[in-house]
Amino acid sequence: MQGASLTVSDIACRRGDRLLFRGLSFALASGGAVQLVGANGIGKSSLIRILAGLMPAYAGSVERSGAVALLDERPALDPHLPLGRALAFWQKLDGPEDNQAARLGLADLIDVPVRYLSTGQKKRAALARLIGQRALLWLLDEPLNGLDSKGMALVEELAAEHCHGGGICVVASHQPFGLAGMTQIDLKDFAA
Ligand SMILES: Nc1ncnc2c1ncn2[C@@H]1O[C@H](COP(=O)(O)OP(=O)(O)OP(=O)(O)O)[C@@H](O)[C@H]1O
Repeated sequence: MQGASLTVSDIACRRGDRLLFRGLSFALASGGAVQLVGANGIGKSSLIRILAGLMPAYAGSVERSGAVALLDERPALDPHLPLGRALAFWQKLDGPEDNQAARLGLADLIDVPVRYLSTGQKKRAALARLIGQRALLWLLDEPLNGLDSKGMALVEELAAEHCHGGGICVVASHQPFGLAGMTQIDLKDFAA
């Protein structure tokens, strides 16, 4: 993978009538990673949504090079379909690349309707979809939530592989996230 970049210039975020943060700038190149930290409600998920292009920044600009893949608490998998078919739906759009479902421990679950999956299993399924997207920019909102310790270690491993392959990771997490070279941004430093 070549050419991933994410440049955030002097952005502010407003939700409703509240300015959450302002004056935030950072830049990531291919292989770069940053962890967003800060108290509940400070604006981590809002920032992830701005970076994903799902909502505009109140001020400033975001420039991206490379496709974006977003992982949050809403897996875009049809709850009524068996997991295998729900993932296959996306593979038709994303391409036939290996989504690493077996590595994610999903091999025995392909006949189980998505709505019956446990919290951690749903997170693993969402990760399979994320990997299948082959996007350069990974935006991960609380990617460790709901996972057991092996699952958490696997997410860190996948993120390291992604960066090693030239991708970028932005991780919003309350939990420590082990990734070599990852910097941290505490949104309280930019609170409005
Ligand atoms: N659609 C909305 N309209 C108005 N306010 C909103 C909206 N969505 C979120 N907010 C508010 O924006 C603030 C930031 O929310 P956000 O989810 O970005 O925080 P967070 O740092 O990710 O929190 P947490 O650590 O709890 O996940 C909160 O006060 C929230 O109530």
